[in-house]
Formats: sequence, structure tokens, C-alpha cells
Amino acid sequence: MTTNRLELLPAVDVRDGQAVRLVHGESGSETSYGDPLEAALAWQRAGAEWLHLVDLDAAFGTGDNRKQIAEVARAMDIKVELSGGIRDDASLEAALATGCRRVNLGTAALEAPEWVAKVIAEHGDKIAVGLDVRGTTLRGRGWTRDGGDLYETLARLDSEGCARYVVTDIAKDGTLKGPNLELLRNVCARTDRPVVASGGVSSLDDLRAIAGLVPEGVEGAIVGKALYAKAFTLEEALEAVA
Ligand SMILES: O=C(O)c1ccccc1NCC(=O)[C@H](O)[C@H](O)COP(=O)(O)O
Repeated sequence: MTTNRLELLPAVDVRDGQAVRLVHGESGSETSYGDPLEAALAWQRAGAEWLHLVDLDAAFGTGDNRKQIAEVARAMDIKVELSGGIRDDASLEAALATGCRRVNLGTAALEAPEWVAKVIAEHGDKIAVGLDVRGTTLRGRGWTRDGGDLYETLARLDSEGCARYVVTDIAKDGTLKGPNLELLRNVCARTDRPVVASGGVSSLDDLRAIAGLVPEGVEGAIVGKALYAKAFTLEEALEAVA
């Protein structure tokens, strides 16, 4: 259900066992921020209600951090959204077995639509779909391959009962250039399902601007780089959207 207050989801993206930030989601653009569990616990201590936890190696197909991701998810008292490389029954079962509140499917929604329709029917709002776009073209396989038109896919997923979308403008992700508010507005105009905004948040004003879209259907915002770069604290962010 969409609430009036914007939910904040601090991000922990894991590559080769480390919490990292990427620029435009590109493999090789990593800045490392140390132990993922320490980062996740820090966001929890700061008052986060959600953690956005990404296995980047699984997303890129360069291995996985499944064991470590499960340890982080299990150590959290807060809700966890898990993303990265969840593409079949085995990876979905492993993800759900961590006790996470929901998972984000990305590539699978583009390449395995029948399987995605099946797991949406089985798991309801435990399944969200990540709509990761350049312009209005979706990208899969760790954002490296084109995967069709945003709005056609959105209409298909809506008709299959998808509960929620995580919308990322790849051109903004990890850049601190501000969110793509127009994209968020356009997606909200095409679906009545809640939307989680991702990518580009740089300031408290960006968060306030996203919060201004709550009446249009934006439910939450993922924040990565800005927190790691100390543009503001999570406590300040939570206060800004309270
Ligand atoms: O989420 C994924 O599956 C993923 C796959 C490949 C590259 C990046 C991926 N996620 C990145 C994120 O979810 C970021 O943490 C999030 O967009 C935050 O962005 P920012 O605030 O701009 O650092």
C-alpha cells in the first residue's frame, strides 16, 4: 500500500565481497566502502526501515556473493529488498530463504516473462520488478543488454499482477546528478502500482522532490552514493521526508 511518507532504502551493493558504488552501474567503475555487513548495520542503527541489498556479481554474471548476502540479510532487524541475479527457481528460493521482505527481478522480467508471471502469481508482493532504463529502453544482464520498451513491459507486468516497480535511470545512477523526476512521473502515470525511485539522489532537496511525487504513486527512494559520499546523513534524510 502506498503511504504518505516516502520510504527510504539505503543501498548496499556487494561486489567481490565488498560494499561498492558504481557509476552508471558499469562494471569496473567501483569505489569500495568496506564490509557490507558493517555498512548495513550502520544504516540500521541510523534508523533505516529498509535495506536495498544488491549482489552485483550475480547481476553481472561474474560469480555471486550469495553466502555473504544471506548473512547480511539475516543479521538485519529491518526489512530487506534483495536484488541481483534472481533469474530462476533456485536463485529465487535462495533469495527468499534469507528472510528478505521482497526481491527485485530485473533480467528475468525481460528474458523469462512466463517464469516471472508464474512467480508473481505464487509470491505476490514479495516480488518487485526493477525497470532499469536508458531513455525508455530497458536494460538487463547487469544493465549491459537492451531488453525492450519500458512502457510495453510495464503494461504486460501490470496485467500479470506485478505488485511494485523499482525504477532506475541508469544515466543517473551513482552520479549524484539528481533523480529523473520526469521518468518517475511518466511511470506513475502508466501504472497504479507503487514505484520505488532509484539512482542519482544527491541532496536532501532531491529527496524532498521525490517525496513530492508520493501522491502520484512513488512509495520509496533508494539512496546509495549520496550516503557513502556523506552528502547528508541517513538521519537527516529521514527527517527531511518525515
Ligand atoms: O540492482 C541491480 O540489480 C543492479 C544491477 C547492475 C548494476 C547496478 C544495480 N543496482 C544499483 C542500485 O540499486 C543502486 O544501489 C541504486 O540505484 C542507488 O543509486 P545511487 O543513489 O545513484 O548510488
